Amino acid sequence: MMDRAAMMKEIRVEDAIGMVLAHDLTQIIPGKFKGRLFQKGHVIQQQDIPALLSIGKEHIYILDVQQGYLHEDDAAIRLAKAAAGKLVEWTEPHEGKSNIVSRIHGLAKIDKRFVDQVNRLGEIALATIPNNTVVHPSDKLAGTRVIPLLVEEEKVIQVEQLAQSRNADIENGQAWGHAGNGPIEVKPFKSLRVGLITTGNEVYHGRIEDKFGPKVEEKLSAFGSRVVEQRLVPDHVEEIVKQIRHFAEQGVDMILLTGGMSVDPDDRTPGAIKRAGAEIVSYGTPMLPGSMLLMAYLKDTPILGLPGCVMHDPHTSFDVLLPRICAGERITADEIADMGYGGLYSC
Ligand SMILES: Nc1nc2c(c(=O)[nH]1)N[C@H]1C(S)=C(S)[C@@H](COP(=O)(O)OP(=O)(O)OC[C@H]3O[C@@H](n4cnc5c(N)ncnc54)[C@H](O)[C@@H]3O)O[C@H]1N2
Ligand code: MOO
Repeated sequence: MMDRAAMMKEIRVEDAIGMVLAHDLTQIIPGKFKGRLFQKGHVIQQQDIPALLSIGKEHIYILDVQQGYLHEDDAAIRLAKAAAGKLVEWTEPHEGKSNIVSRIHGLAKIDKRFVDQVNRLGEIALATIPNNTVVHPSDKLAGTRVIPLLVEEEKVIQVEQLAQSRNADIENGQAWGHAGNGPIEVKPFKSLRVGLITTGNEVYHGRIEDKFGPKVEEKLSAFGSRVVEQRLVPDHVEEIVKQIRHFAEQGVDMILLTGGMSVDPDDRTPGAIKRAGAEIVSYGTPMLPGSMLLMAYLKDTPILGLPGCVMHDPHTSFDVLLPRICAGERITADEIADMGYGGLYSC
C-alpha cells in the first residue's frame, strides 16, 4: 500500500494556480478572527497568492487519497456519527472538525470511559463537555477530528467498533459511563410535580417572609418542573413527618424540604425525613455550597432536604442533582461521594 506521504504532493502556491485545495485553510488574527479563509475545493487563483502567503502557506498539498485512507473531513464526520446517540446531531466538517450538538434542552450524557478509550488510540481527538452538563438546542457536546490530514481508515473503524461493542455490552447488562444507546447523547427533562415543605419557626410564625419557596420554584421551572403545593411547618419533627406523608399520599414526583438542615437543636429536618421512612442515600454532600444537603428516596420518590444556601447561592449541590433527577436518573451514594472532586465553589 502507498504510504501516506506519497499521497500528498507538495506544490508551491505560485505553481498551484488552477489547482483544487485539498482541505480548509485557517486564518488566525489574535483577538479578531479565527476561521476558514479558503474552503476545501476552492480553485486557486492568481489573486489568492498574497493571502495564502500572508497565512504562512508557501506550499499546498495535492492529494491522491488511496483505498484504506480517509481525508480528515470524512474521518471527522464518521467519528461524530459513531459517538452520537439520542437527541443529538452532527455538523458538517469545518477545518477538519465535526461537532456533536444537542437538538433539545436536556442533560448531556458523555461516556467518559468511551471518550478516554478513543483518545488513547492516537491520531484521534474527541473533546467533550463534562458529563451531566445542562445543554440547550445547538449547544456543543463534542468535537471530533483526526490529527493528520489523511488517516488510516482502520483507526476510524476501531472507533466505530468500540461504539458498537459498548452498546452490545450495555444490552448484556455491563456498566459503561451511562446506559444510553450512544456514548454521547442528551436526555430530555420530565416535568415533575413537586411537593414543597418549608420548615422554620421564624417563617411559620411570620417573623420573616419566606424567600426559599420562590427560589426553589425558579430553580425547578428552569427544567420544566413545578411546585404543586407548598406547606409551611414549624420546627417540629411530627409536624414535618405529617406533611411528608401528605405529599406521599398525593403521589407527587418529588418532595423537597427547606431549612433546618444544619447542626442546631432546632434543625429537625433530617430526623423527620428518616422518621418518615425514607431510605437515606446520603446526609451530607461533599460540595460547597450545599454540603448539608440530604438525598433520600421514599419508595421511588426522591426526597431532598435543602440547606439554607440553596436559597442564597446560584450553584449548589442541589443545582447539580436537580437536572439529573429531572432527567429521571436515580442518584446513588457513590455519585454523591464523587461530587467532592471539583465541587468547591464560593463558600
Ligand atoms: N456550626 C455550624 N454552622 C453551620 C453549619 C455547620 O455544619 N456547623 N452548616 C452551614 C451550612 S452548610 C448552611 S447551608 C447553613 C444553613 O443551614 P440550615 O439549612 O440549617 O438553615 P437554617 O438554620 O434553617 O436557616 C439559616 C438561615 O436562613 C434563613 N431561612 C431559612 N429558611 C428560610 C425561608 N424559607 N425563608 C427565608 N429565610 C429562611 C433562616 O432564618 C436563617 O437565617 O448553616 C451553616 N452553618
Ligand atoms: O449546605 Mo451549606 O451550603 O454547604 O452552605
